[in-house]
Amino acid sequence: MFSSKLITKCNFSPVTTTFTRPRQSTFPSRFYSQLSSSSPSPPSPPQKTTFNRPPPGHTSARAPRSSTTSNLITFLAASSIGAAAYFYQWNKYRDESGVLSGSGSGSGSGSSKSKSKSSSDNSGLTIEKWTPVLLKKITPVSEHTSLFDFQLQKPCVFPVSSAVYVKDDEIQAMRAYTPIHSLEEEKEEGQGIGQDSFQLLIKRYGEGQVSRFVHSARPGQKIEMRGPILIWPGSRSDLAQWDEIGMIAGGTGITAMLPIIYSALTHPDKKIKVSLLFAAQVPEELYFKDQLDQLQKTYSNQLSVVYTVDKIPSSPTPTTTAEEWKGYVGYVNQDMLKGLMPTPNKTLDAPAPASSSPPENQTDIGNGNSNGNTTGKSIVLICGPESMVKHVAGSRGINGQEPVRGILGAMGYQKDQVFRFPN
Ligand SMILES: Cc1cc2nc3c(=O)[nH]c(=O)nc-3n(C[C@H](O)[C@H](O)[C@H](O)COP(=O)(O)OP(=O)(O)OC[C@H]3O[C@@H](n4cnc5c(N)ncnc54)[C@H](O)[C@@H]3O)c2cc1C
Repeated sequence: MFSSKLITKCNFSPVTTTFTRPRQSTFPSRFYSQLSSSSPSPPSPPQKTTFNRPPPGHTSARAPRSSTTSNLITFLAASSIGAAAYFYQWNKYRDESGVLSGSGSGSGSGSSKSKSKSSSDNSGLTIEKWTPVLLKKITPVSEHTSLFDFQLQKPCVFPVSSAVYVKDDEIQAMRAYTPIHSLEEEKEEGQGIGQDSFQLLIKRYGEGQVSRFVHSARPGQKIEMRGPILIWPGSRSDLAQWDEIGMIAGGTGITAMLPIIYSALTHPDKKIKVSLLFAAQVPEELYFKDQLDQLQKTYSNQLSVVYTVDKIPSSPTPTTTAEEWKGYVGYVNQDMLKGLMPTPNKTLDAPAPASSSPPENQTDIGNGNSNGNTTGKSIVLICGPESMVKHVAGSRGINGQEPVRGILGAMGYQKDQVFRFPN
């Protein structure tokens, strides 16, 4: 698990114009207008560039270098169109929200953050062009996942719910990753702080092009990035419209939830309740669990976190044994969600099955009624691997506006109460 200092440096952001997590996804742009009429317009949906995948069975650390001319042309065209579209949206958001990239001194050293909030000078990282960013440090956190520390030449502001694009230059493939935010910075200044260093938590996929590329990089190397890009309008003013936010995160999907959790818990105007079901394959992949447990203690009236894992490995040397594990074991199901998530807005025709008690040592903070749910305005956010998102809420579908299906659909949630992050 992470030590607390691992997340004390950054602010972060999500993604852009031409890619996605593993599989194709579509961005629910209409949802933005439902969130708040005063919310910034959404950026273009993140989509994934699909170039030459490695053949099945290919396991080398680097992706094959087999890009074609047509791939390159497609990539350049998609990048230009996407960047132009996003740049417009970003400027609009920046102007409306007052979030500005720091002008910074360009020191390029240390991990200090600039508190410049007044300059529109566009920082060490921009959406307009690829910028080589120095990889400073790699910290393994589980078998397949590491935390990567990057150093910018000038500070940049990473809004809540934003991402950056990372490019493997040789094969012209890029993917979105979510910079890690820190509670301290959210508490201190909301999202107005520029910072010249940040971290990405990246899981390496056996056949994954960009994740293998980043995992094969070494400190001192520069990696091209672009961003930040808004994924969901989770700024403090946006968050104020919710009384309760439910979250279902899978694996590295927690990176998108963390800044929203921090921002909601430290909101200056209201006490927003947050409930999180965090699912992972094994306990070691419940990233930031220590911080989440600590947050639960500090904000016991606002935050409730429940964990589930696919399995507790019995060998070779699991860090958590079955006897020690206090969470659920198994895929996300209704029993885990009932009493934890906000109540569905729409009443079911037939009553849902009764929920079981939460596992030992997991808190039910009693969010309002006897089910632990509130009746205030609420939303449920889902971020994780596509298979998990589909299982929990059905696929996002075109424009992300597909009706809610899966477990949440069976529980009576409607699409205006559910947001599926692109993956
Ligand atoms: C907004 C956003 C934020 C994100 N934030 C993060 C984050 O913080 N951390 C993080 O780790 N990820 C994050 N992602 C996911 C990330 O963008 C990538 O999708 C992910 O790293 C996989 O990319 P890849 O190029 O390595 O894999 P891809 O090449 O896209 O492959 C994806 C999957 O398909 C499999 N595959 C590839 N080729 C084949 C083949 N020929 N046969 C069979 N299987 C194959 C791979 O093994 C892998 O499982 C985010 C995504 C989005 C949209």
